[in-house]
Amino acid sequence: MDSSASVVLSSPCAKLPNLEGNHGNIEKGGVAPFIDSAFLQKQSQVPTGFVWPEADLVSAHQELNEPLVDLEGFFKGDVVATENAAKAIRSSCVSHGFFQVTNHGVDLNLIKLADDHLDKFFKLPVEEKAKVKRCPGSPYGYSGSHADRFSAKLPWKETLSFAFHQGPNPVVADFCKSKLGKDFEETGRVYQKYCEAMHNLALSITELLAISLKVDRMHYREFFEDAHSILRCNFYPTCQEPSLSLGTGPHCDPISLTILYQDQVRGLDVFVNNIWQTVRPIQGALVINIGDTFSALTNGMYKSCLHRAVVNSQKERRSMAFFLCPKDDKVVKPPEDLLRIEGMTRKFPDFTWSDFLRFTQYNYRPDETTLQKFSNWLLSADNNKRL
Ligand SMILES: C=C1C[C@]23C[C@H]1CC[C@H]2[C@]1(C)CCC[C@@](C)(C(=O)O)[C@H]1[C@@H]3C(=O)O
Ligand SMILES: O=C(O)CCC(=O)C(=O)O
Ligand SMILES: [Fe+2]
Repeated sequence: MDSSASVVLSSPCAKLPNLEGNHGNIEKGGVAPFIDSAFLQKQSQVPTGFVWPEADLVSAHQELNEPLVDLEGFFKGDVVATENAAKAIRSSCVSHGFFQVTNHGVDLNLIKLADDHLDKFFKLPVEEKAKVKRCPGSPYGYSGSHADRFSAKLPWKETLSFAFHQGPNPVVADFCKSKLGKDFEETGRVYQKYCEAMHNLALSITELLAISLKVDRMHYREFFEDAHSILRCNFYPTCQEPSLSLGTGPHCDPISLTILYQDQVRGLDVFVNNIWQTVRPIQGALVINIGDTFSALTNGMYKSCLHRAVVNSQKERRSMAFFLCPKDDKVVKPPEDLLRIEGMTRKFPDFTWSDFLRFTQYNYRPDETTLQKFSNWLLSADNNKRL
């Protein structure tokens, strides 16, 4: 990697605790602490570390015919509309864990504002972005292509991630004000409101998911009431040779439920029926995908969605992923009702989100098999877990 890539800055991070050991595919350290869009776009060709394996780069030639679920009837308590929405969701979640929603109740002006504020941060000089650099082992803060973590299959993107939970203090607004200063107070207020709206929508969707699974409709809503979630802002710069790299590689989100805003630039692909299928951006709609943790909460009945983000040479792309995550110490296990209704045997051991998150940050780079690898790790002798 070109030495000018590494802008070595004093790290705001606490000392890294000892890594337990390398149980998965986490490389020891990345190629450079800071690689941002300005650096990437100066390169005459895609640097080696950003070139992905051919198997991950197979093009999508088909558009996904996902269900576009209108939530208006559900919110109004219309029984027939709710049943129809639940049926559509059940079918796609059993198959590939993905749908889109309209009439979701989130103010479209708030979404537009949040999108507008993305550039205010990502267009900053790298030294400014480094002030909120992600600390090792934490998903929060700024990252340039994860170049501080990985040395190969580097994603063609920059990310900024916030921790969010409901409570007396506006945690996202406080983070922006304290870490980025006065110029980002308004940005902090916008993302605080955005996270609050996403949290409320996510709880409603967990209710609809419970209805689709024919379990107590409040079961998952109560489990996530005190969620500690993540807002991940993604910025994908244009790429000189887009057929060689990826904005985000093939993966299932380890979290529970993702509510994704994507702008009008195509880039999200979902793996369905053994082929990559492109997701059309629908103005005003929000993408919902099932993550590993929610899949475990359904004992694997609902699939964790395998997806990726491709890049292009013409237009930058922006997205915001709200990752619903249970509070750290909550035990992730399927409801007894579901096991009884479906006559299922347990597929995964009990676990907590904090353990799974730690696994993704220290032991295993998330991909399409993270949950199975984590489950095997838990069930292995040294972790003494049982199904
Ligand atoms: C718990 C998480 C890890 C990642 C952010 C959240 C949910 C999605 C995960 C991720 C996006 C999956 C692809 C790989 C990854 C490293 C990335 O490209 O950002 C993952 C995130 C992460 O580990 O920071
Ligand atoms: O940007 C996108 O379309 C997808 C991003 C994603 O999958 C993620 O951040 O987990
Ligand atoms: Fe994802």
